[in-house]
Amino acid sequence: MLVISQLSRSGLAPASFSLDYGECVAVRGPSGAGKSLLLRSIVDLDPNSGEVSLDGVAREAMDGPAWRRLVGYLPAEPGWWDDRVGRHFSDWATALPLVERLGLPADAGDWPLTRPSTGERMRLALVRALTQSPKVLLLDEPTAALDAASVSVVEAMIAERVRDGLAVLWVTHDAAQGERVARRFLRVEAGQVREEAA
Ligand SMILES: Nc1ncnc2c1ncn2[C@@H]1O[C@H](COP(=O)(O)OP(=O)(O)OP(=O)(O)O)[C@@H](O)[C@H]1O
Repeated sequence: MLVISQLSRSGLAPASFSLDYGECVAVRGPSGAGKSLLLRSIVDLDPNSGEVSLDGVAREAMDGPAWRRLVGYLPAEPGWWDDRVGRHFSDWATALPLVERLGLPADAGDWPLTRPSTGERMRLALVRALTQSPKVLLLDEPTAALDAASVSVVEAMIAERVRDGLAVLWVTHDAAQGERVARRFLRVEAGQVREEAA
């Protein structure tokens, strides 16, 4: 279980909630409310205060890379650092079934990074996040740039992982998507995070 206690940073009031394994919680709220700040604070990308623990182990007990292997994060604009798509994956062969299920060709690993479209980058970044086998996955509008067919595949893929025990926080502006993917909801408004009824 991921437990967050009084987590805060500039732009985010102290937030406390927990997330169980096998649970997907939708995070909703207006643009600029602090949803991305919340996710970034959980993965410890910016200075923040408060307590975050996984299975009773404090985040501070491990180094940043170890924490981010357990708590994966798919930003709204994923970062890339090499000139070929495949070099961003520790093992392209492991990624391939997910890549193909998401409608990308097997040779996408050889693509220069200048080639993938916004939606293709998002799907590739999702595969990268999933193949790292996190225990918790934080998704920031993962389907914003995708067509309806790809949205369905992503939702199905995440639902399978959740059934297998993955814990997910899913930021979405799409009310219908929130209802499809989650039973529990967090609302972020002006930096305040609270539980919200469905
Ligand atoms: N590093 C920063 N320092 C100060 N303020 C920031 C920083 N990063 C973002 N902000 C501000 O904090 C507020 C919340 O930003 P955030 O990106 O979390 O919004 P959001 O809820 O994810 O919005 P959207 O739905 O548009 O993605 C915004 O007003 C933003 O300008």
